[in-house]
Amino acid sequence: MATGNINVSVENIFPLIKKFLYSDHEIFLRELISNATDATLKLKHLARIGEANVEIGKPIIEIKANKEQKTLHIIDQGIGMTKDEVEKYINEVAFSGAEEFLDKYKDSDAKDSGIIGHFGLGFYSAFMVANKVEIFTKSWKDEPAAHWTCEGTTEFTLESHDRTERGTEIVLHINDEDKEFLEDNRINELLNKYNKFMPVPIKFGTKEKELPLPEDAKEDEKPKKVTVDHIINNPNPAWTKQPTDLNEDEYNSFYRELYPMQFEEPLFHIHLNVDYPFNLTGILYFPKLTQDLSVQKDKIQLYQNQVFVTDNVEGIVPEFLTMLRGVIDSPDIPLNVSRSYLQADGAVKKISNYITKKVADKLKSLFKNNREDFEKKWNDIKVVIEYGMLTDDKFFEKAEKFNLFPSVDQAYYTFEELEAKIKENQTDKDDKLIILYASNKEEQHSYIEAAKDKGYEVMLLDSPIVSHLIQKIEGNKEQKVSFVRVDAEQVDKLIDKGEETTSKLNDDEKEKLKTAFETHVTKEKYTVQLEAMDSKAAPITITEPEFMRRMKEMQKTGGGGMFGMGNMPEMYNLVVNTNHELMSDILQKNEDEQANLINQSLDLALLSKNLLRGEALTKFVKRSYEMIK
Ligand SMILES: Nc1ncnc2c1ncn2[C@@H]1O[C@H](COP(=O)(O)OP(=O)(O)OP(=O)(O)O)[C@@H](O)[C@H]1O
Repeated sequence: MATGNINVSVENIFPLIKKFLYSDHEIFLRELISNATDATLKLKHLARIGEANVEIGKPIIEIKANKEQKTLHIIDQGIGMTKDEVEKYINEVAFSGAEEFLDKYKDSDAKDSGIIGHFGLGFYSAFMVANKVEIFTKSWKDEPAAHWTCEGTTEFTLESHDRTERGTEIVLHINDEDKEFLEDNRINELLNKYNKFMPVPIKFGTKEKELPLPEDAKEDEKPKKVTVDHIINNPNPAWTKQPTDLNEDEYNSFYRELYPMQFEEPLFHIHLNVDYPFNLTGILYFPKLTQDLSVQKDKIQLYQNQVFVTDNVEGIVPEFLTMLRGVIDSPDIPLNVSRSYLQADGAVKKISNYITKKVADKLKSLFKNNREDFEKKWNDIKVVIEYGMLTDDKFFEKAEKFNLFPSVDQAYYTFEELEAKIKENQTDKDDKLIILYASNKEEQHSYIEAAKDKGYEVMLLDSPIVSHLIQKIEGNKEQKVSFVRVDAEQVDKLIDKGEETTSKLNDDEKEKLKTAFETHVTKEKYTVQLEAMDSKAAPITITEPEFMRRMKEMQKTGGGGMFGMGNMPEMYNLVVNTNHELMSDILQKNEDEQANLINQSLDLALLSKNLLRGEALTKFVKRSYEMIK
């Protein structure tokens, strides 16, 4: 057996970095600005703990592009490096000065200083877009400046330099194929995407600013303009502040800062803030959601120490909450790993659970403290809550206390309240609580009215995933509760209390009536069903059994349902009220007249279910005119 060391040759590393380390070339700027930020924060930290006796002033980071020279410059006023430090931190690939710093100053809470680096690789991402990189750097220590040059090979030069100002300037000689990164527009775009909320001010060019008019200004006096630094970032974004220091307007204006193209105000926000067992801050906003959930471009943004990382929060935020907006900032989310690993990571799971809990708590307190307002917002937030209940059992448990069932008359009930209200009148012969609902007030109007006439409460459940949710609630209540849509049965059977109404027709008449109906309606579409109902109830009702319809709906909205149900043709029950006087009439007519009456009453039933369209509707109108002329 042979053992030995695998030889990793440094020459192989550059091509690897260029190709694979970061799939996105554009992140080089984020990496270099992160280093410049770290350098600034480190110096601030050293000054704060009295180790560096220097005048800090108001350090900024500057980005400059020189199109003629094809160079991009990242300039900071931070800690800088001595020649020895360049040797150590830059020449040793994968040695992180940031990690070393955090370790060295761990007793002075350096981890709270917001330092970003970890891996000691970020700097080399510069070679993804540059064929030559130079570093001009002067440490805060009393040592000469250094100048490092490297052309993307393992060779470098390092010499002293006469630079006197503290800090570092990185100069990238941009490749021809990457010259987009010298364009103002492209640089602005990158800064805006990755660095908009970084903690040190970042200057890119200058801008004109109007000065306020003096108090004694003449009426037509124009304000004076001055040229000022164009600072592209807000170094103190709302999520880094304490909730007690922010008012509603400030939360809303931060929302607009995050999503400048979003004109609608958010419904409410949730401020996240934990430091144990993981670090996480952020603000989530509940937006007004449209029914169409697929159009969702403004997403939750994920930051690490105020550096934008991604707006793909899948795995970190529970799926049902990805419909929210806002930011999450956590240095504890391992991002250089694959998404599937992420989902299995213990810390990430805890983060996801924490977010779910915070959202549930916030909803509960909104419900408790201002129920009226909560009810007003219900229509806009219900999809998130319902989706959450459907996909997350822990959330289901909590949300049962504030999940609302609105009635068609705009009364809102929690499950518990609804149960108490309807128990007496809406329990069937098997002791099951029947919750009646409609999904569309207009289309199911006649059915709703019929149910209300019986003193039943009808809920309005109209969100796209409601069939999945009621299925889950029924299961959760061990089938002691059933949701039944108002058009699932004729009204007397909606809640079967075991009461029988005697039929005015004898068996022979019933048989005749059934045959008459079956001759005149399409068999494939309707199953004729004779029922002895109240004589004042509708003569004909078209119903669609709850189970079939629900399975079909569930399959349409994905998951659940029963295989193949979605493709089944529409099938309805045609419920004929044998006690209605129209039926005795029909029996007395000849065949032609029977056909007329049956078709007319079938069309009326279809009409009241909003199912009469096209040719059938034209025929109906014609026939009706014939009858009244
Ligand atoms: N602008 C700078 N000023 C001072 N030191 C710097 C600067 N840029 C880089 N360094 C030093 O070089 C080291 C290596 O940088 P690099 O970006 O490769 O890694 P990192 O920032 O530690 O980690 P990461 O790979 O996560 O970015 C840094 O830790 C820091 O000590």
